[in-house]
Amino acid sequence: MAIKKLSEVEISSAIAQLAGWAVVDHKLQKNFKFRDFVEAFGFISKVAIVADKMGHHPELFNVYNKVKIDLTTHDADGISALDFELAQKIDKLL
Ligand SMILES: C[C@H](O)[C@H](O)[C@H]1CNC2=NC(N)=NC(=O)C2=N1
Repeated sequence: MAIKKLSEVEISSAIAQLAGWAVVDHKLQKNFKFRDFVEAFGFISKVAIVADKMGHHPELFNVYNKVKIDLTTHDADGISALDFELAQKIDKLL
């Protein structure tokens, strides 16, 4: 597979360009909080559309008004540039 896993140095410099994202258990993670379940699920739906268009899929976790997103690239066995591209697109949905 062509997509490559980023090095720790590459991840540190890319993460510095983002707000609220951190590496947790080798995945790019961010926690979001909304007014209620409907707002949270609306956000999840938008994320799903953007992700599927990219052909790159997040791990989505929802409890009522909270959403946790983990990004990793299975094909690269780690965090790749695709995860940062998706993170930026997700932040633009807010
Ligand atoms: C064949 C298909 O395009 C690939 O398996 C894609 C689909 N979505 C994916 N999503 C994520 N997060 N990582 C992948 O490696 C990945 N691979």
